[in-house]
Amino acid sequence: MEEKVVEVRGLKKSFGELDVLKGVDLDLYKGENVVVLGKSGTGKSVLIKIMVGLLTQDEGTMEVLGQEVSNLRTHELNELRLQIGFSFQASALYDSMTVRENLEFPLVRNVKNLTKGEKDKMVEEVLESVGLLQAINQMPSELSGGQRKRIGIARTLILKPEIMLYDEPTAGLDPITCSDINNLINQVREEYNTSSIIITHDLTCARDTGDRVAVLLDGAFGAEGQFEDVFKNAGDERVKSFYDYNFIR
Ligand SMILES: Nc1ncnc2c1ncn2[C@@H]1O[C@H](COP(=O)(O)OP(=O)(O)OP(=O)(O)O)[C@@H](O)[C@H]1O
Repeated sequence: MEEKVVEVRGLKKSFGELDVLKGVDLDLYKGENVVVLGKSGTGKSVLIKIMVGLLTQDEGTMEVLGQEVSNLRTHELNELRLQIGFSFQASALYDSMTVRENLEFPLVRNVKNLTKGEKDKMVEEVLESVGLLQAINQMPSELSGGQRKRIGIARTLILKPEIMLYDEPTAGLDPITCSDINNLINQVREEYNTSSIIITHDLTCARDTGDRVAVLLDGAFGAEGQFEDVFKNAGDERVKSFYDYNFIR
């Protein structure tokens, strides 16, 4: 039996009159990449925020690593968040710090009693994983958008999370760099045995990284499965148009 790391059932969330999530079900298994697609404003970020306890659902359950997130006390939530690496859309590096200092930052905040040697080793290892060891002493402003994205992913990975959440990992990048990032997402899964949720509008990214894709339509997942099955045999016009209006590389 495969181990489930996330189980979402009947999740509902409204803001006043606006019903955003109307009964979302989702499973994520150990070592799996699931891509969440959906038009702007369909509630992808709201779903992720409930997953990390930044918002609370109105109804339904959100179990992450066997725990109902909405029941957790603050210190339990903080523990859980250490298991979840959140790679933001803007890679959110500190511009005034070198790459090394950016990567040390989560270690200093979250791991006690590390020696300088241990810190150096962890920073170097993770930079090696994302192929940017040579950038260790550079400032973020000296790096390309794709390189900054890699460093952002490295900074998330340094705490060795169980689950990775990628928010639009390829947004604003050229097609070749997108392809590099897609490869990196797959490589991270192999190397770190992470389970990932990848939020994207980029269908090439969805095809190349997703074991499964799930399309959020009108507050619930309207189509779910392997990329080819979801899009090539789409019965739902909304899913079909999502494909037709995207340029697939
Ligand atoms: N804290 C909040 N208070 C009120 N409304 C909110 C809040 N958070 C999100 N919403 C609303 O919920 C809806 C879904 O927002 P969300 O950010 O999840 O969309 P999204 O699918 O992630 O969009 P995008 O692809 O553009 O990032 C939007 O209409 C948004 O205005």
